[in-house]
Amino acid sequence: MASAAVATPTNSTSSAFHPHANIHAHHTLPARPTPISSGDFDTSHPIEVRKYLRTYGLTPPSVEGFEAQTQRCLALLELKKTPIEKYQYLTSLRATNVDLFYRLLAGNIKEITPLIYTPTVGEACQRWSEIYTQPEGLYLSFSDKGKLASVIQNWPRNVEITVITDGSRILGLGDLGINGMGIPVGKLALYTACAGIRPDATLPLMLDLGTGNKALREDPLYLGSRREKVTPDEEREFLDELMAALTERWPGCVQSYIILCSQCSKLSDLDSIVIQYEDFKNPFPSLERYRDTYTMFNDDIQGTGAVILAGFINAVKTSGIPAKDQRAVFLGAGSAGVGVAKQIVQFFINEGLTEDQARRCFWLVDSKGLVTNDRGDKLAEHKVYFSRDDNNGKQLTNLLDIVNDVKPTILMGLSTIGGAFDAQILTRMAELNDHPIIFPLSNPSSKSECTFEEAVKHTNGRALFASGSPFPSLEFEGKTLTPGQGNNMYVFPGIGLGAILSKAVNVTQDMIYASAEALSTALNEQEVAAGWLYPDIRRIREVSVVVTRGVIRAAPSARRR
Ligand SMILES: NC(=O)C1=CN([C@@H]2O[C@H](COP(=O)(O)OP(=O)(O)OC[C@H]3O[C@@H](n4cnc5c(N)ncnc54)[C@H](OP(=O)(O)O)[C@@H]3O)[C@@H](O)[C@H]2O)C=CC1
Ligand SMILES: CC(=O)C(=O)O
Ligand SMILES: [Mg+2]
Repeated sequence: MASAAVATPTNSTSSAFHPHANIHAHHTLPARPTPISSGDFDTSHPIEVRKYLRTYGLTPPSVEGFEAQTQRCLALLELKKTPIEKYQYLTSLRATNVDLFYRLLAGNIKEITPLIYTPTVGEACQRWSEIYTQPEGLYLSFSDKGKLASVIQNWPRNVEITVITDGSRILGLGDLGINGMGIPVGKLALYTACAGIRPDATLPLMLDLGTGNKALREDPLYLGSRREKVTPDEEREFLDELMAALTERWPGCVQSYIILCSQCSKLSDLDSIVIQYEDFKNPFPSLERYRDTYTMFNDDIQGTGAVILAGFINAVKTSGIPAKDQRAVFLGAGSAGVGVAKQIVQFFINEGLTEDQARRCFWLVDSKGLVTNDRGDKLAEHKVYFSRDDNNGKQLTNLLDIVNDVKPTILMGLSTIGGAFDAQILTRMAELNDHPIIFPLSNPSSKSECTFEEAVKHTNGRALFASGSPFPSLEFEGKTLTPGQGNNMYVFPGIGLGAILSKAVNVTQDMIYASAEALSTALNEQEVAAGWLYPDIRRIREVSVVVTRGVIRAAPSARRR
C-alpha cells in the first residue's frame, strides 16, 4: 500500500526535481529521471527545473505563477461556446498538463465540475465515439475472458482506486456501451479534485461486455465490440475473474489481509486497490457477491444512499416532522431508489422505529406503478423489501393519484424521467406540507424530475430541495434561494479515501452510514443559518476530509489490514 496518496493542487511539478543537480554544466547533467512527459512543459516550472528536465528553451521564457495560468485557462474555456467544447478543452488540458488541470479544477470546482461531470459528461458519453481523441483508461472485453490478468498487466502504474462500469446504465441515459467511459474518468477526476488522490494512482476501467443499444452497434464510429450484451451468468463469470485479477495485480484487499496475518513486515510494500462499481444496469448481484470478499462498494446504491441520507437528516431538522410521521414516495425503484430508501430505513431505526415501522414509511413506484405484492408481476428481488401489502387491491399507476393517496412528506425522484414532478404534483406537495421535501435526483439535468425554479414556483419557495445535477440560485420574494445538490460526489471521494487510508478489508455498511452522518455535520454556521441541506461545493476538499475521517473511524479495527 503506498503511503499517503494525497496530492495537493499546488504541486507544480510532477517529475522529481533533484535539488543537487548541477543545472548549469549540461555536460555533467545526470540522466533525466523519467522520459519527457507533457507536464514537463508546465510554464510554472522554475528555470532550474526546466534545465534539470532538459525542457529549458522549449517553453516560453517567462516563469508563470499559477494565477496567470489559471486566468489563461479560464479565458480559453470562456471562448468555447458549448459545454461539449469546454469538455473537450478540459480533456485535452488533462492530457497535456495534468497538474495544471487539477489546479484549475480544484480551484474552480463549482464552475468546472458541471463541465467534466454531470450534466456535461452525459452528452460527452452520448457522443464519445464521435469526440474520442486519446485513451484515458483501461478497456477489458468479453473476448479477453480467461486472460484478464495479462491485459491488466499492461497498465503501466500502480493503482489505489478504480472506478469500473459496463456502460449499461449511464446516468439516466440508458445503455451507452463503452461510450460510458466518461463516467469512470469523471468520477476519478473528482477523487483527485475533492479528496486529493494522486491521479496516477487511479484507473478508469471500462468493461466491454457488448451493448443492448442497437444504434450503437450499428454506428460506424462505435469503438466497442458489436455484440449483444452478454448474459447475467457470463457477466458474473467475467466479474469473478476481474475481481481476482485486479487484486492479484494490486493485492490490497483480501490477499494483503492474509499476508498481514503471516508476514506483517511486508505490509508497507503492498499496493491496495479499492473498487468502485458505477452505472451498471443491475448492480445488486455483484454488490452481494463481492462486498464481503473485496474492498469494493457500489456508488449508485451505497454512495447515493449516503449522500441523500445526509441531506435528508438536515431537511428533517427544518421540517420538524419526526421519523414515525414521515411518508416517502419514491419515483424510481432501481439501484439508486432502493439504495437511498435503505439508508433512510437505517436512520429511522436509529431514531427509534422498528425495522418494520421504518420500512412501511416508503411507497416505491416503478415503471408499472406503485410497487405492491398483488399487482400481478414478478417483482425484481431488490423491490420486494419495500413492496406494499396495504393497497386494498388498488393498483395505482399515476404519480398524482399516488401522492393524493399516500399524502407524502417526501418526494424523491430516481426514475430517469425528466419533468415527472409536474406543476400539479408540486402544488399538491405544498398543500400537504409546510416544508415538502422534494429531491429530483435523476441525472443529467434533462432527466431531473423537476427544476429548482419549478419547485420554488409551485411550492411558494417552501420546498426543501436537492437535485442530482446543479441548478442555479434564484431570487424569490426578495430572497436568494440556493438549491442543494444531492449528488454522490459529496461522499464517494471520502468513502474511497477512507477505505484506502484505513486499510479496511471491506467497505462496510457502518462506513457508508458514517459517511452520511459525517456529511450531514459538515455544514458551517452560515450554511446552517441559510437553511442549506449540503455544504457549499466550493468547500468540497474540507468536506471530504470530514467524510473521510468518519469513514476511517467506522472502519472495523479488528479487520483493518
Ligand atoms: N443524484 C445522484 O447522486 C444519483 C442519481 N442517480 C440517477 O438516478 C436515476 C436512476 O438510477 P438507477 O436507480 O441506478 O437506475 P435504474 O435503472 O436502476 O432504476 C430506474 C428506476 O426508474 C423506474 N422508472 C423508469 N421509468 C419510469 C416511469 N415512467 N415511471 C416511474 N418509474 C420509472 C424504473 O422502473 P422499472 O424498475 O420498472 O424498470 C426503475 O425502478 C438515474 O437518472 C441516475 O442518473 C443515480 C445515482 C446517483
Ligand atoms: C451521480 C451518479 O452516480 C449517477 O447519476 O449515476
Ligand atoms: Mg452513477
